[in-house]
Amino acid sequence: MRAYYHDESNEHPTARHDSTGEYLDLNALKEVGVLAFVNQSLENVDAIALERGYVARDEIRVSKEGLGDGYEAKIKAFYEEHLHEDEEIRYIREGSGYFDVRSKDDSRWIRIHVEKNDLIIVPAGIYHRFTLDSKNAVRAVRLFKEAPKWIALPREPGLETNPYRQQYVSSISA
Ligand SMILES: CSCCC(=O)C(=O)O
Ligand SMILES: [Fe+2]
Repeated sequence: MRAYYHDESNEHPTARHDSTGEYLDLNALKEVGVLAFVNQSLENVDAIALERGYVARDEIRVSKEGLGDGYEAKIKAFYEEHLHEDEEIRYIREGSGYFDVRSKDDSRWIRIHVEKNDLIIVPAGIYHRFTLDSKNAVRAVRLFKEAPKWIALPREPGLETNPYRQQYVSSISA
């Protein structure tokens, strides 16, 4: 893992952008709210997950093969500056990529190059973006503080109509 001030040059987003020569340590990342754990074993990540209450996980493959037709749109969306209302927890299993987070005074980007076995926790409410590096592929475990909402809800006995339809599926005519 390597963190440094993004040089804001016009090179392609997936270029390194590390010409400033200023590198940041893990404490500097902590100052902007980002927790970074370098080269962690899966057992260590499990222990961190237990301690921090991450109860669910899935995996994402950000590559042309992994995302197929959705690749361009996903890469574009990841690179749009955004924030989440929950922590963004990613454990890199293969490949590498760049997480850019805003500096404390919001004046510039801090680029964090993550590689295999690095764990990064971008807190809720922090503007960030992600892009691949020149290797164009990353496989990451995504960990969550609550189980994703796609848990199947069996029909409750005796329910004549679907009480969820109106609430969840506005596109279908009533
Ligand atoms: C390697 S995960 C890519 C970034 C991401 O998941 C996000 O910004 O939500
Ligand atoms: Fe994100």
